[in-house]
Amino acid sequence: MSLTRPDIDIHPKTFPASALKARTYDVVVIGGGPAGLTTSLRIAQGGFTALLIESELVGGECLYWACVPSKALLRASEAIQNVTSVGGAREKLELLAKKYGVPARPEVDLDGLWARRDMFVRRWQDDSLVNEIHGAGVDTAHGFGRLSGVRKVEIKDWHSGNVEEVEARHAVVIATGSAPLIPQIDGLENSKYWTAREAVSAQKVPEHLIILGAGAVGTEMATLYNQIGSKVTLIAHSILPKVVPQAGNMIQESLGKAGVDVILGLELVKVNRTDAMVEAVLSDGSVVKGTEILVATGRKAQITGMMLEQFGGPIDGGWAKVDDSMCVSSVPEGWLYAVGDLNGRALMTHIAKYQAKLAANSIIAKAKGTYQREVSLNFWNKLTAKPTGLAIAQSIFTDPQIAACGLTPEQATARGMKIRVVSVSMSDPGSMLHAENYQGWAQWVVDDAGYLIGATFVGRDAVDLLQASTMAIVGKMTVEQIWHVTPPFPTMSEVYTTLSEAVEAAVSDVEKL
Ligand SMILES: Cc1cc2nc3c(=O)[nH]c(=O)nc-3n(C[C@H](O)[C@H](O)[C@H](O)COP(=O)(O)OP(=O)(O)OC[C@H]3O[C@@H](n4cnc5c(N)ncnc54)[C@H](O)[C@@H]3O)c2cc1C
Ligand SMILES: NC(=O)c1ccc[n+]([C@@H]2O[C@H](COP(=O)([O-])OP(=O)(O)OC[C@H]3O[C@@H](n4cnc5c(N)ncnc54)[C@H](O)[C@@H]3O)[C@@H](O)[C@H]2O)c1
Repeated sequence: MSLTRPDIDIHPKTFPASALKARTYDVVVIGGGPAGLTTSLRIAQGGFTALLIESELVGGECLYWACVPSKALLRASEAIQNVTSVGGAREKLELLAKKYGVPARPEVDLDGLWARRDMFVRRWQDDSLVNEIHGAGVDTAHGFGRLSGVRKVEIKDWHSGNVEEVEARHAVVIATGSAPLIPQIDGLENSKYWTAREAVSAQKVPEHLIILGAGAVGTEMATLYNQIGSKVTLIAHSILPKVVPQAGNMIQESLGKAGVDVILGLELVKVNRTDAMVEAVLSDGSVVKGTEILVATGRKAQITGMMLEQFGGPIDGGWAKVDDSMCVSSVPEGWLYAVGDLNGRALMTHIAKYQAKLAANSIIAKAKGTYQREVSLNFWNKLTAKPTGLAIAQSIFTDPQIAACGLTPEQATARGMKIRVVSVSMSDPGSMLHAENYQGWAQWVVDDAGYLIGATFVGRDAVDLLQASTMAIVGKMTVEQIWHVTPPFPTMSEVYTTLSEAVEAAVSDVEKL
């Protein structure tokens, strides 16, 4: 991908394919993000040989340009907010602020912030990570991988242009991730727009950042840049449309209160760029003038040039269609797998890793001839994704944070399900002790048989509340069972009691009989 920092070498000359010890491996994996890394490591752990091919840096988008740098950057402001919202700590800071004539709410120190981010992204160098995975028994090659035949892969070296071919005995796994989806807007292409890569690898704070799109990337980056001193304008159709509307509304309100200009309902129709300025022309003729523009309008599968379509896979831009073992079912003989963002099932790192484990286990089980038996004997086999994948969990690191899993009320209703929805504010002792005037909100969706099918938590430090609900959904627990699971006092988990009691109160006397 282009448009990144020129001082970062995204195509290192180390580990060329020409230096590979072998030309045949049990499994060849293309793409070294969380999905490809996890697949190849598990294949090696299972006693099979694996080659991992990476066109840029082993570690992928997640490690260098997405989850890790964004969360490393967002954490500093959260930490300051935590300190300033607790009596005792806050007063001390106020005293020190008076003494030294500095703001009572300390600002993030930018040098420290960039240094923290650079440390977490390993300074955009993958040598140590590659050495670690070599130690775990996985071979690697830097270069662009593409299918060249049945179970065959070509690796093109970025520097020499040389091509090496390798073969897989059992399977080829593609894990090439996703790339930003850039809308066709007059002037945008030549506007030196930022993608998430520029936003998370920045070394200075733009004076005025315009952000297009308010999904997870747009809202997290609006939160971050507002906190570290940019004027931010967020142009979107709606705020976080994939979560429940109440959560989106809370983020819209908090961004507005923090000083972010949120513009909803207008289209960006034209972008004019000069050296210092970027002008965003909106559909009502109004103009927003900024210094950078970040495009955060979604992702598309990264399969250009992979030759996937030659083998019966999807065409460019489409997501790879896979079965529940992540096998590209349209390809005869089941030798091709697609894991992670590329299959579009859910674009998140934990899901990429889950899918990678399923794919690797399936390849090994098929090679050993045990796949069919394991799948038919044990529903909880580790070879196929479960329907409880409905409980896919996501945490969004806005302020307040949002954590959600399962179905929203709208999704459940659209499926024709009869549901009960309870919403509560998080005002129990645990939350109040966590921070003064803690503002939190939680919602459960329960089906007509009493099973928990959806959960959302919104609040500061709320992301870690989710996992218990995810487990309850996957484990098919009823709200009656959950009622008996008492959270320790005083913790933020007490919201589980509040939710249980809200369900209890909502059930009519007739239903109780
Ligand atoms: C700003 C941002 C923040 C995010 N934050 C979170 C978060 O907090 N939590 C979360 O769960 N998810 C988050 N995500 C999503 C997460 O980054 C992805 O879901 C995850 O990276 C997917 O992993 P993957 O292995 O499928 O793909 P990737 O991480 O994209 O890795 C794919 C790799 O394949 C390589 N590749 C591509 N084509 C070829 C080829 N032909 N040959 C060889 N190599 C190739 C690429 O160079 C890349 O290294 C975030 C995304 C963004 C953009
Ligand atoms: N914390 C996390 O887990 C996290 C953080 C960031 C990203 N991610 C993942 O990365 C993926 C990509 O995130 P994203 O935010 O780029 O995509 P997204 O699909 O979540 O959001 C993009 C938003 O842009 C809007 N949009 C599209 N075209 C537009 C236009 N022309 N004008 C205005 N708005 C427009 C869409 O309606 C959508 O709401 C997501 O699927 C998410 O799962 C996860």
